[in-house]
Amino acid sequence: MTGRFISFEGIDGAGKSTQIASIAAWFQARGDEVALTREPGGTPLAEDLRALVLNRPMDSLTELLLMFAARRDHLQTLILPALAAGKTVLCDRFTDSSFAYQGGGRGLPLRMLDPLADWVQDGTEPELTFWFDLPPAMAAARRAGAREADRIEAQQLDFFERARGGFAARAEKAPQRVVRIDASVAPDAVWAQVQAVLQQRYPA
Ligand SMILES: Nc1ncnc2c1ncn2[C@@H]1O[C@H](COP(=O)(O)OP(=O)(O)O)[C@@H](O)[C@H]1O
Ligand SMILES: Cc1cn([C@H]2C[C@H](O)[C@@H](COP(=O)(O)OP(=O)(O)O)O2)c(=O)[nH]c1=O
Repeated sequence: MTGRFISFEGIDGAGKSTQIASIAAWFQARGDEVALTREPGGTPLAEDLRALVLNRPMDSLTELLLMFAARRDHLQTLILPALAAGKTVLCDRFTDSSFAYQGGGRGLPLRMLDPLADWVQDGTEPELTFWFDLPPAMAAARRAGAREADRIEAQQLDFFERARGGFAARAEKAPQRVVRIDASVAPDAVWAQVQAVLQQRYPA
């Protein structure tokens, strides 16, 4: 039996973490066994890589390679076994974040990103991706009230503008997979949009 693989994307402060809890509860109420995980991270090795990549200074290509190294371990150790066991895997960020942040934000070319995604994923792709989209200034205001910035979150608005453009490009390339959610509205109004997509994609 093969489970479902669903990812959640958007710039920092979009409200992903806030919504994912409700989404996990929605699937659990249907009787699904849910594996809730995140990138970079999700396994002991990938969480170690996360701590390095979010805190240690490094060049953009090293950052990209560590993101994909963490992803490879996450896929092999957690995501693929969970899917094989029939679980619903909910992943807070996946490869679209590399295209948005290392591609859009840092400016690395698709000729570097595309082959890495091919090798590392080896055909495994989320069946559905929620893209929580909002203006970067609004996301920055939310973050300011919520937490201390890590190395990537400390980037300026123009970085997040480019990252947002990266997500938009990914959505345009895969319109069946990526669903854009207007994340600029209140949490219950975001949830209403998410729930409508879930009900339509996964009817009772
Ligand atoms: N729709 C919303 N409107 C206003 N504030 C929100 C909304 N969703 C989340 N927040 C707040 O914004 C901050 C960042 O939200 P979070 O869910 O951690 O974002 P992310 O996981 O996308 O970085 C938190 O303080 C959260 O309470
Ligand atoms: C998965 C991934 C994340 N990132 C970045 C986006 C975020 O700034 C950071 C960690 O993501 P996230 O877990 O969403 O941060 P937080 O828990 O603080 O909301 O890593 C990349 O730059 N590339 C990637 O491939």
